[in-house]
Amino acid sequence: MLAFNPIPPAPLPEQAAARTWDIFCQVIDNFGDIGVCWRAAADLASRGQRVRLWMDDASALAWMAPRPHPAGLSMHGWPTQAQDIPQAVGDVVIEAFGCEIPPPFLAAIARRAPLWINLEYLSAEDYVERCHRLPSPLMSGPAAGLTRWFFYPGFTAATGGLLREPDLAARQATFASEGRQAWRTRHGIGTDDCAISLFCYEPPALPHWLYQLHAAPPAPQATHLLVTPGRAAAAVQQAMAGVPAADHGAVTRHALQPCPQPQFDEMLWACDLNLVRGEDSLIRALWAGQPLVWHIYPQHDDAHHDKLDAFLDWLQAPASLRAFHHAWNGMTPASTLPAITPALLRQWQDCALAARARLLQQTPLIEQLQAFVTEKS
Ligand SMILES: Cc1cn([C@H]2C[C@H](O)[C@@H](COP(=O)(O)OP(=O)(O)O[C@H]3O[C@@H](C)[C@H](O)[C@@H](O)[C@H]3O)O2)c(=O)[nH]c1=O
Repeated sequence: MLAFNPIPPAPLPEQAAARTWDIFCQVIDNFGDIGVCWRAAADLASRGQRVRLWMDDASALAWMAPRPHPAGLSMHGWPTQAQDIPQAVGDVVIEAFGCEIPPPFLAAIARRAPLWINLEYLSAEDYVERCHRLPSPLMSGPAAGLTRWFFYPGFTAATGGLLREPDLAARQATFASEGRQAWRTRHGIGTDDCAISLFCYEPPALPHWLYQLHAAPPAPQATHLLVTPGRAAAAVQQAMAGVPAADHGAVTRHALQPCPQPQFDEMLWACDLNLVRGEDSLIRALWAGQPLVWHIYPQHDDAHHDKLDAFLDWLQAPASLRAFHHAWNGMTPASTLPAITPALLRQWQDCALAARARLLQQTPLIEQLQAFVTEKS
């Protein structure tokens, strides 16, 4: 199938001053809030920082967080009571995705006046460059008089960049040379087979796509669909009703178990096409350098349509990849989905590799955060 191109190893960044970081995470739904916060916290800890992760729902970390947890990272419940507040608030406070820090902690923040950062959602839209690093003075409430800074992850040099751990390139290179083939063999996937991972919500075009995939599988050899647990698995189960029983054997379906983030990453590195969703798995699919399709988190006012198009523009997606995204995300009829073929996947991989090469020019998010803290402290 397609050649796997690992990211070249990057030099480790210089160790920055050790600070204490309080990161706040409220889980709205799904796994992205906690997934991004955990990766950020673990990345900081691996760079010698002390991190306290405050969460209103840590349940997903039972399967998502690798063991042992990194030294320097501690996990805490949502601090709503005075006795929950640590003696000293950290040097840096990060509220993820505009979450609301409970009043007793706000009062402690007001006394300590740490550097206070609101880490925002990822988008390729223009406003990100405009709003990145803007101050927002607080006019009322327990922390009135303090300033909160907006920090936007993003795809261009004028944004905060993306999460990319210092050891990611080395892990990927090792997996490419020693682990990928074994991973596929373990899952019954041959070298020339086509392996497609599926992590999605309920894509409107899923029934049509499954019908199409089973009617005309892309590989000269076998095709495998690796379905993640939860919403993707439920959606597939329902949509398979539309696939004629005689075609069911054309694609081998694998029901994956929930796994820790590093193993999730390896799954993306092992596949020939990754259908991902949300925020964190999109970034991981970009680092994987394999063809990818994004099921964007749907918003009621369809604001995600512009967000998707901004991403496709940045990606310099070829027409077939744009058409697939638009149908996959319900912006055009399912019947406009291009059929997946080996030639199409080669084209999409060229696009993915070029995008990854551009991203590798960026300074990673955590390094940018550390530089920002040094600058403002
Ligand atoms: C299936 C699976 C996922 N994961 C992890 C990878 C990611 O860190 C996380 C999934 O997060 P995402 O890819 O962002 O998709 P998501 O849909 O779960 O999260 C979304 O939540 C919404 C509330 C936000 O508004 C969205 O922007 C997005 O973050 O789960 C594993 O570690 N192992 C697994 O087996």
